[in-house]
Amino acid sequence: MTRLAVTGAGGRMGREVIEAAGKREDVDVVLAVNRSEIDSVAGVAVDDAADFPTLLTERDPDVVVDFTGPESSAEYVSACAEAGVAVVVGTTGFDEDGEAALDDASEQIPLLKAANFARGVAALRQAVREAVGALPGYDVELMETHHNGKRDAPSGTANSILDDIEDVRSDLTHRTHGREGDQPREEGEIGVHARRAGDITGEHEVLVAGNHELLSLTHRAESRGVFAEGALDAAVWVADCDAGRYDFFDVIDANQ
Ligand SMILES: NC(=O)C1=CN([C@@H]2O[C@H](COP(=O)(O)OP(=O)(O)OC[C@H]3O[C@@H](n4cnc5c(N)ncnc54)[C@H](OP(=O)(O)O)[C@@H]3O)[C@@H](O)[C@H]2O)C=CC1
Ligand SMILES: O=C(O)C1=N[C@H](C(=O)O)C[C@H](O)C1
Repeated sequence: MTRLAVTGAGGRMGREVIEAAGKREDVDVVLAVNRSEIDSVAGVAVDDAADFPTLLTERDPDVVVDFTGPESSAEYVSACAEAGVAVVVGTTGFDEDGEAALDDASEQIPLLKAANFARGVAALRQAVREAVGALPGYDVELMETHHNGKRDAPSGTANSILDDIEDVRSDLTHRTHGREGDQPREEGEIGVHARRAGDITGEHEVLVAGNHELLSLTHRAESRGVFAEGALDAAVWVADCDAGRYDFFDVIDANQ
């Protein structure tokens, strides 16, 4: 049984993780914290986030699951490093300094970060690599669509896919975020489009077009449950790892 702590317990993902954990036999939520005061989520008592470092020592979880914001996530990760507790980071929107802080922490604890815990997105990323590699010279555009409460744009998943595309296609050198006015497509650009509306869970589409044809690869998350289950699989897996930095592909590889 993996003993879990959940940060951002009152957030969209924090709630989903606690609810999903309650239905599994392999995890037990021993600590949940939130910045704003809330009593409980799915029967799990929620403590004040300000007490997190002390509660980490008292409740002794094996692993922390964090879906919050980049600043708070960096603080939670630093407390985990101090206490020697593994962490799964699902939070997106880190800047370079934030990423460097995660790298530093991973020298002391196992740290697994992924912008998307859906297995379908892992498959999409592999398919995109193959498609853009097989179609040299074709134009590539990415579009992502999320709920109206999402803060960061483009999404963390979109940025990972863009990194994959640039890795395979060295001729694609810059990202153009939206277009307006007299702005024809340039050599070497990847168009990037972010839409925010309603309560859409998350969609990512990559278009590859040229030579009188168009290939479209799309992933659509139908519920946040898919992210929660993937994050819990990651938590169970990383709890037994040595200090270091891991991603969701490591979990998928280990389960194959
Ligand atoms: N990797 C993946 O598969 C997925 C990643 N995400 C990412 O997870 C993150 C959270 O998303 P979501 O759950 O929708 O967001 P919400 O806004 O619904 O929840 C955010 C949570 O973080 C807490 N929080 C925010 N800022 C702070 C802070 N400075 N200090 C302490 N707590 C803070 C909030 O507490 P309070 O309510 O008190 O402000 C809240 O509990 C985002 O970065 C999102 O992109 C989302 C889905 C899937
Ligand atoms: O904020 C969200 O909701 C999501 N965020 C992640 C991201 O930024 O890629 C993953 C998913 O698309 C949902």
